[in-house]
Amino acid sequence: MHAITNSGWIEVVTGSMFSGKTEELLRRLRRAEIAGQAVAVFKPAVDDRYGDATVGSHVGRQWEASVVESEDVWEIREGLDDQDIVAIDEANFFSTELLEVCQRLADDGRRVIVSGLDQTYRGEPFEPLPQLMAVAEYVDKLRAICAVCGEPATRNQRLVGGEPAHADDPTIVVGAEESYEARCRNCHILRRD
Ligand SMILES: Nc1ncnc2c1ncn2[C@@H]1O[C@H](COP(=O)(O)OP(=O)(O)O)[C@@H](O)[C@H]1O
Ligand SMILES: Cc1cn([C@H]2C[C@H](O)[C@@H](COP(=O)(O)O)O2)c(=O)[nH]c1=O
Ligand SMILES: [Zn+2]
Repeated sequence: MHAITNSGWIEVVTGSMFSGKTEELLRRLRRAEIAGQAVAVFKPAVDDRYGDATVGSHVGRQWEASVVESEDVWEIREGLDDQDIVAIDEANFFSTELLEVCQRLADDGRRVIVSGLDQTYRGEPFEPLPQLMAVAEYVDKLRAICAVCGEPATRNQRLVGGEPAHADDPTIVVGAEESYEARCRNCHILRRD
C-alpha cells in the first residue's frame, strides 16, 4: 500500500514473447512471499500451455494460479479474501473489462501486478494492455533478443509451417517456440499477399 495515501496501485509488466514477463512476475511474487504478504494469482483459461492451474515461464518456473474464463473477469475480484497482492498473467487473453477490474482492485487498496503482451503478431497494440499501461502507476516494458539478428526484440513473429503468418490470420493462437519467435522491427515480417 502507498504509505501516505493508503491506496493500492497497478504495475504492468509487458513486452514481446520470451522477453521475461512471466519470470519478472514470478520474481515479484517470490519477494512478496518472503515479505509475508498474501498473493492471489490468476490466468486465463485459454492458455493451457503449462498445465491447467499454473503460471509458467518458458524456462519452466511455475506458480499456482486460479483459472478464469476470459469473459468472467469480475470473478477475479469476487473470489478474493484479504490478499495484499493480485497478479494476473497473460492479460492479453482477457477482454478490455479487465481494465475496470484492475482499477477496482487498486481502489480496494491492493497491489495489482498485470503481465501480458503489448503487441499482436501483426505488430498492433494488443488490448487490454495499452489501456492498462495508460492507467498503471508503474510500467515495465521488457525486450527479448531478436531470433534473426540478435538486436533487442519488441515484436512477435508468428510462423505457420516455418513461414511468416498472414495479416488475415486469427489474433488468438496459443503457442510458444514452435509457432512464435521474438524479433526486432527490422526482422519482423507480416504477409499481406
Ligand atoms: N529470443 C529470446 N530472447 C530472450 N530470452 C529468450 C529467447 N528465447 C527464449 N528465451 C528464454 O525465455 C526466458 C523468458 O521466459 P518468460 O519469462 O516465460 O517470457 P515471457 O513471459 O515474456 O514470454 C528467458 O529468460 C530466456 O531463458
Ligand atoms: C503475438 C501473439 C501471441 N499469442 C499467444 C501466444 C502465447 O500463447 C501467448 C503469449 O505468451 P507469452 O507468455 O507472452 O510468451 O499469446 C496470440 O494469441 N496472438 C498473438 O498475436
Ligand atoms: Zn532483428
